[in-house]
Amino acid sequence: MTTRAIDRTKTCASMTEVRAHVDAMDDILVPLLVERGGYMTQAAINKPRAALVRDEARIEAIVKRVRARAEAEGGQPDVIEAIYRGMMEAYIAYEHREFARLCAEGRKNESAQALSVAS
Ligand SMILES: O=C(O)C(=O)C[C@]1(C(=O)O)C=C[C@@H](O)C=C1
Repeated sequence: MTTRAIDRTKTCASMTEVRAHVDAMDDILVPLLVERGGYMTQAAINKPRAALVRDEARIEAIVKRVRARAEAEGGQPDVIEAIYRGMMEAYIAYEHREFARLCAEGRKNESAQALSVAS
């Protein structure tokens, strides 16, 4: 059986130790977030219209899924939900910028460009 994430947290005797562990976690998290961000570019490439960048049903499905995963890992579902909602807003804004960039570079078809201006 695999250990829960919460059970892998080390007991720390000082703030120096706490921060060393937090920095080590961030060194794992940031590359993953950058890689996840790359999929916003892929989404912008694959979505036909800018109006489809924000997908409420998908957002709610992700929130439901990550809350369950947080619970299983011994974490706080409300904290994970707040992180994910904030993170997805940032990614949605990025995906819009990527969609606009692709349009400006002539890499989206004309209907996508026209509708991206309207939305
Ligand atoms: O799944 C998509 O449609 C995406 O563009 C990705 C993503 C996400 O961050 O996971 C971003 C924007 C959408 O509102 C939903 C989800």
